[in-house]
Amino acid sequence: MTDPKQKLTPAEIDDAQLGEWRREDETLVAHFDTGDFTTGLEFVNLIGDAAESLNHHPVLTLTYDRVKLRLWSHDVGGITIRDIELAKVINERAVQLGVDFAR
Ligand SMILES: C[C@H](O)[C@H](O)[C@H]1CNC2=NC(N)=NC(=O)C2=N1
Repeated sequence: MTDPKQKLTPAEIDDAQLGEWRREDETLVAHFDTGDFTTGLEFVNLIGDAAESLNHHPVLTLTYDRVKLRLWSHDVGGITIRDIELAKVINERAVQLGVDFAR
């Protein structure tokens, strides 16, 4: 079991196969094209539910056609398995809504 307080290496993060999430400094960033504000709001609410159940929260920006997300483990100042797990759930919710990564 991976230590939830252990920062992951770039290779470990890349091996997680998160799609178009990218490392930016010590955070994970992804932009999703929601197409419209209502879908974005629905997506944000699904993400919020996941964050609350995992007790691990993203920084997110909701605009009329995009949801932009930044994940990191605040307590260790970097990317841990907790961020990978949340990113995977976010990807699942995106599929559920038919939302894709922004090009
Ligand atoms: C007290 C509470 O469990 C902590 O503050 C949680 C809340 N959500 C969190 N979210 C993130 N991204 N990192 C944290 O370290 C974190 N800690």
